Amino acid sequence: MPDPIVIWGSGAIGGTIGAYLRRAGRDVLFVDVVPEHVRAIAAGRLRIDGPVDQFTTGGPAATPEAMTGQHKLIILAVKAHHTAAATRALVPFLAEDGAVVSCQNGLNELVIAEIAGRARTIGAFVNFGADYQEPGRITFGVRGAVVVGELDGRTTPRVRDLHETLKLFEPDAVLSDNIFGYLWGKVGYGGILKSSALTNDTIAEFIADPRRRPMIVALVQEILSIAAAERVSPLGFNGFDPAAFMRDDRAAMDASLAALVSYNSGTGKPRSGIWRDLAVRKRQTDVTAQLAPVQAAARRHGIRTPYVDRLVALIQAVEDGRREIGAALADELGGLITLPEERA
Ligand SMILES: NC(=O)C1=CN([C@@H]2O[C@H](COP(=O)(O)OP(=O)(O)OC[C@H]3O[C@@H](n4cnc5c(N)ncnc54)[C@H](OP(=O)(O)O)[C@@H]3O)[C@@H](O)[C@H]2O)C=CC1
Ligand SMILES: CC(C)(CO)C(=O)C(=O)O
Repeated sequence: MPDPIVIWGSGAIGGTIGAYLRRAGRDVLFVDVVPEHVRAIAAGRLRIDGPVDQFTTGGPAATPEAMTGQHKLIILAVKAHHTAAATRALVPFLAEDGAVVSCQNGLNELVIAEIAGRARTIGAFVNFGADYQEPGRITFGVRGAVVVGELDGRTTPRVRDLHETLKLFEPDAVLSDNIFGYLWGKVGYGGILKSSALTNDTIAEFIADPRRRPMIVALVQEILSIAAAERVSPLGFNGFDPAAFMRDDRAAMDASLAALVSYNSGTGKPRSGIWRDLAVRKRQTDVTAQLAPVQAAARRHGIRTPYVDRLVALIQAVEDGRREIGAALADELGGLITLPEERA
């Protein structure tokens, strides 16, 4: 039997990618910790719905406990706070010459490389939007950038193969020699997405609101200054233009934000996954886990991160039930006054 592509975490992102690969005739093994979801996929009842596409597929599926074998390619698509545990669980099933590919938000490649080894880690960046609705049903809300690249930027046969494979899902998928540029680009744009989750606004409404503009600019610039200190050149996608923020070019930033409003308008995923975890699924988000390596990098470079720190604290307050989502939270982030302990 051919070695299947293993999707580890078969929710919104993993389930959508896996469904397309399966429909294209590839061998796929779906892995997830939700037994009802695994059963639905194994019974051929993985439904992709929404404005982008509608089809039903399925195939071999297992919980991590039922895994066997050694596999060459494992696509990891769990939330960032589950990355370390999931990577430790998948390593016994990863071939010596295999690779884990992180289709996630954040800098998870750093965590994966620590556990699976740098040579067995390939980077990826995804900006399409999808929502896990219930076992066996995922809404594919909007197409978005998909990029893959080796961590050291080389074009290896395995990353070329992976690029061809991902093109079965996203025909415009990019093979990059600067995957960390895309990942940091998404961390910058992710600052906007995360702060929008403090409110019930759609992403488009939030970005279009002039009251949010100074905060958005300050937060994105704060994040991208850390990327620059890390000697990474952040790259743009789907309307986000990190160079505009890094140059502090007012007209170019306005153009980028207008493009983001346009990209996020009228899609089948109007709000972020973070908002959905807080408001719909009522569960912990992965904001703290996504931003911890960003804060750590800032500390290494002596960069203060008042906006990022306050954003994390506000999201945690909602997670803990101490605060409710609403405009007041975004006002609080936007009205940020540098506290004495945050200075110097
Ligand atoms: N959804 C989106 O539109 C986008 C998401 N992303 C990123 O993609 C990544 C995946 O997000 P998304 O697909 O939305 O998340 P989902 O919660 O929809 O899917 C993740 C799935 O993995 C399961 N899981 C958790 N821990 C493990 C484990 N140890 N082993 C196997 N499965 C596990 C989850 O179960 P359980 O729910 O019980 O935890 C869930 O079913 C995140 O980093 C996210 O930020 C990036 C771009 C867009
Ligand atoms: C909004 C989206 C889908 C990017 O387009 C995203 O990355 C998220 O929900 O976390």
